[in-house]
Formats: sequence, structure tokens, C-alpha cells
Amino acid sequence: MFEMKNVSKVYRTELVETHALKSFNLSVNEGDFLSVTGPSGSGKTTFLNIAGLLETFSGGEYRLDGENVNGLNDNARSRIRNEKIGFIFQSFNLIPDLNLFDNVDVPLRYRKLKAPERKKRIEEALDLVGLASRMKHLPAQLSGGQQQRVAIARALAGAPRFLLADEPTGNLDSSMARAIMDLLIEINRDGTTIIMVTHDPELAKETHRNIYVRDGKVFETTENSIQQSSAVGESFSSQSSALPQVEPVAG
Ligand SMILES: Nc1ncnc2c1ncn2[C@@H]1O[C@H](COP(=O)(O)OP(=O)(O)OP(=O)(O)O)[C@@H](O)[C@H]1O
Repeated sequence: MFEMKNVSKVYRTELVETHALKSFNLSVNEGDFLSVTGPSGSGKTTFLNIAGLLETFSGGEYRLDGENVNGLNDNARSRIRNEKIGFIFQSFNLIPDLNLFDNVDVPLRYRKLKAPERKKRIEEALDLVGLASRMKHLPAQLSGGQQQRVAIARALAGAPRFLLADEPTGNLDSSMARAIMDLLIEINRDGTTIIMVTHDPELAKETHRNIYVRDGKVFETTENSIQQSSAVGESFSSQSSALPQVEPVAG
């Protein structure tokens, strides 16, 4: 469902040329949970941004669900991104002036969904991450781990096939990081394909497969002995009964 062949990315400024990706090859199947590790500056974020169609690439081929995304215009890229891809970032990227409900609503507003359908999805997504009781709170009134759970709800409300996570636990203490990782594992079991960049080798071992990126290439691939789910292909919205159990938050 996702294939990169010899993908390269060159950043050019007046003074320097940086070859951030060189001959990057990877294929990811539906239902995979892939972790991406590697030294600082090795190209992990560049890879994730290209995978998520946030950035273009300089050479090679990238197919998403069989569609060649080379050369698609900005509108076509945005459409695919909105329909198929959810993002989580290290810094949560919530809008501080919007309450949790409205934060989760942001990507849904791009989807031409009617208000009652959006409301249902927002409530389901916040319920999934254990924050349904806090819909009217502002992000600043939550802990870092809770804010990341809102960011996950925002990513999942659109029922994406792919969830791309860039250091989702990087700003969290170990117990909050654990809770986020448990949530991602459950989301993957329920059928969402996840690609997660992490600096934490222990978390990487909990995914199905790890790619170690060095100098802009996949240097080594490790298959872990984690079982893949049989729920592959079902969407988040059809699985409310199989939602992960996250500790509810009082008040
Ligand atoms: N917008 C940009 N303009 C110029 N160079 C860039 C840009 N973004 C990234 N780079 C360079 O591309 C290379 C790969 O960067 P990237 O952020 O993908 O690495 P990374 O593995 O994610 O690093 P880290 O673990 O520190 O986040 C680095 O040399 C970086 O300086």
C-alpha cells in the first residue's frame, strides 16, 4: 500500500546542498506498525514528511495505495493527505485558543463533513483517548500526555489509513510515554497502519518492524516478533466497540 523506490531529497540553499535522503527504499503493508530510528540528521523527519506528502522529493518513485504521487499538484496532495493520513508531532501542535472539541474539529472542517457527523467523530475520538469529559477545556489546562492524546484524537477523527508520528513521546515523561505507546499499539491493532519516528530503542522493539536510517538511507531492517492484527483494513469509525481502554480523566 506504500512503496518508496530510490527516493532522494536534496535541500538547496545558496551556499549548501544537503542530500537528506539518498536512494531511500521501503515498502509498508496495510496494518504494519513500523518504527524509524537513526542518528540526528539522518533523514528520519524528511522521510516522514515526504511519506505524509508534506514535502516533495527530488528523485525516485513513491506510490501510495498504488497511486504514483510524483508530480501531483498541491491540491491533489492535500486531498490525499486529508483523506488518508493523520499526523502526530512531538510538540502536539494544538491550537492554544481552541478548546479540545474545536482542536479535533480542525482537520474535519476540510473534509466537507456535515456538523452532526463531525460532532460524532470528535466525541468518539476524544472518548477513545479518555478525554471526552474535557471537551471544553483548553490545551493549556492539560498535562503534556493528555495534550498528546488530544493530538492523537485529532489525527484519528478523520479515520486515516496511515498514522505518521514524529517522536510522539519525545516531550513526555516515561509514564506518559508508556500510555501513549499503549494507545498507539491498540490503534494499530484496530487496523491503522502506523509509522513512528522515535529515539527510544525500547519503544522501537514494540513495533512490528524497525528501520534504522543512516545517511539518508535505510541501513538496517529488524523484524520484531510482535503479532500483526487481524483487524487490518477496518476503519477507526467502524470499530468503536474495540476502542482501547484508556484511563478516563476526572472532571
Ligand atoms: N528545510 C531544510 N532545509 C535545509 N536542510 C534541511 C531542511 N530540513 C532538513 N534538512 C537537513 O536534512 C538532513 C536530514 O534532516 P532530518 O530532520 O530529516 O533528520 P532527522 O533524522 O529527523 O534528525 P533529528 O533526529 O535530529 O530530528 C539534515 O542534515 C538537516 O540539516
